[in-house]
Amino acid sequence: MTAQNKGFGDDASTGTEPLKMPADTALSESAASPRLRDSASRSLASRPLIWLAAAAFSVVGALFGWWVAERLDQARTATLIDQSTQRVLERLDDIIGEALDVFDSLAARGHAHCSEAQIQDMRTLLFEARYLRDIGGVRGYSLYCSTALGSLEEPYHSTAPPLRLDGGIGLRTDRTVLASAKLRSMVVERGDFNALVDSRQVIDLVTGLDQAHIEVAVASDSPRQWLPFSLLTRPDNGVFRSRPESRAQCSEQTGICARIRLGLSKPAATGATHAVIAGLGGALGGSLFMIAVSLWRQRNTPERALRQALKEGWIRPAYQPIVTLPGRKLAAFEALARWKNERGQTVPADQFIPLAESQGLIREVSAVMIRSIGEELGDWLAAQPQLRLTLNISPDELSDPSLVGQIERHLLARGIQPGQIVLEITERTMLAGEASRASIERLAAMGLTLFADDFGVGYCGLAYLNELDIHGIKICQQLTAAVATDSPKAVLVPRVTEMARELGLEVVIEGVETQEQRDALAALEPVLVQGWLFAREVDAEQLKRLYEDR
Ligand SMILES: Nc1nc2c(ncn2[C@@H]2O[C@@H]3COP(=O)(O)O[C@H]4[C@@H](O)[C@H](n5cnc6c(=O)[nH]c(N)nc65)O[C@@H]4COP(=O)(O)O[C@H]3[C@H]2O)c(=O)[nH]1
Repeated sequence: MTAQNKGFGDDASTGTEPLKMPADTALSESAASPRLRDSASRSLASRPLIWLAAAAFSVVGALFGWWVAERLDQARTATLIDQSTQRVLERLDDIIGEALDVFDSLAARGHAHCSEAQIQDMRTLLFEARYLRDIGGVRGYSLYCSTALGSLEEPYHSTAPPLRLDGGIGLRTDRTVLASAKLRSMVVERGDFNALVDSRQVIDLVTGLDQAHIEVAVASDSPRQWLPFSLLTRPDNGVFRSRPESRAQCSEQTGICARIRLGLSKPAATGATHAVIAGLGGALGGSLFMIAVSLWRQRNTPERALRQALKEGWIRPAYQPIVTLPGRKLAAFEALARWKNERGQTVPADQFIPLAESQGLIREVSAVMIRSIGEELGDWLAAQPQLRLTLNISPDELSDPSLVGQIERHLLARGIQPGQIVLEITERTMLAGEASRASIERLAAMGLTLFADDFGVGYCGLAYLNELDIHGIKICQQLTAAVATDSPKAVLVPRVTEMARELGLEVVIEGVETQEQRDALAALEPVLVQGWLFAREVDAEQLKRLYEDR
């Protein structure tokens, strides 16, 4: 048998090595043990990263906002173009219709072309007209008379009209006329007559659109030749922003088509609207991200992680041997809660037990511990009546009636003797008043063994403990750490041990880590010790093997 599998084989006097657990099976805290918060929210990004991500989301939100603003603007513009084009087309129909009616009336009256009588008829009809500004008499492409100019001495010669509709109707757009150099006019011609219309009658129908340019064409032409309806608003560089070809509308009545195109530059208001919506999008993106982070963080609070660990069975008992000196024989073992997270890392008890206590989850931890211990060691321990099992009891649990029920159901019912079960209660709990005193008495009356845990950290004297139904003390690691040092506290462990014995209290010395400490404790033998010098915590199967190989 090797020094190792001799288990707790003797001490320095025999030169045996301390018990060492294989690295892959030892359950002790390792250097890689994660902090509890790491375990709870392991991938929680650092703050600068979060801010960076929030900024990225803001940028994405702003771009999205800009895109939405652009879409909204395009949709609004398309609607305005459609409505304006419709109005323009209806007005052109009305104008052409009115001009043709006037031409028909003049022809029907039968006066000589450009005679005084005809010019008078023209003036009367003009007065009654809604859209027409001037009516003239033409022959070919030459003007001979008009309501504004009267009878011309010399005819005014022109060229063929650029738009030819069915029925011999000619259309000219953006004409400067003899009657006024300022006015841009549209001219409707047929047969011996023409009529002038102020372009504003049509242009003014386009509302809500900046830099709108109306163009007209003949529906039956292929390809259509689009003529600007008014040069007044044409963009300087002739470049257009909108592609309205598909938005052209044509009249069945006159066979004329109209479309509206927009200049390249957008009004400043559009840019401002875009900036506001993009800003809102950015703020929304950033806020949504931060809300998501905060929700995610809430989901990953240590408390939530602990609840999940309890539910998933990630909290399990580990067992640290308590051995005799001399001899290093297994006399007892302390059950210590261990939380092995999804990544197989072990979260030590001193990190999550205080959390469980503060969150009211400690009873659930104990329930899990006692049930698991019963399942994996209950029958075995019942067959080893000389071995003791030590359980940690938190202040809240002392008066908890379910604790007794669980001990009975999972441990005593399997045949473990009550005296084999040691409940470690902290000094602080013992001092908590009458209620704890009564609970201690009740547990002692059941035959359970009660120890004051971490004796020496604090508060009460041995004499006080002796008044309670306490069977022993576990001397805390802080006192043990002073053993075999120059510290004045070095004498405390021997003194406390002797005094406890005088009062009939058992003693376990916890936290023995060095050979020097072990040597110094030789004077107190026989004594029970616990510490990494002898063994770290192991799982149930390893514990059984250690006991059987002793
Ligand atoms: N430095 C050093 N440490 C040593 C040495 N030998 C043992 N230890 C550690 O000392 C602690 C002994 O448990 P404790 O004093 O009852 O202190 C326990 C106990 O108060 C509490 N605890 C552990 N398990 C449970 C449990 O199931 N229920 C309750 N209520 N409390 C528990 O958490 C405390 C810390 O437990 P652990 O982190 O497991 O830490 C354990 C153990 O790993 C050593 O030589 N050197």
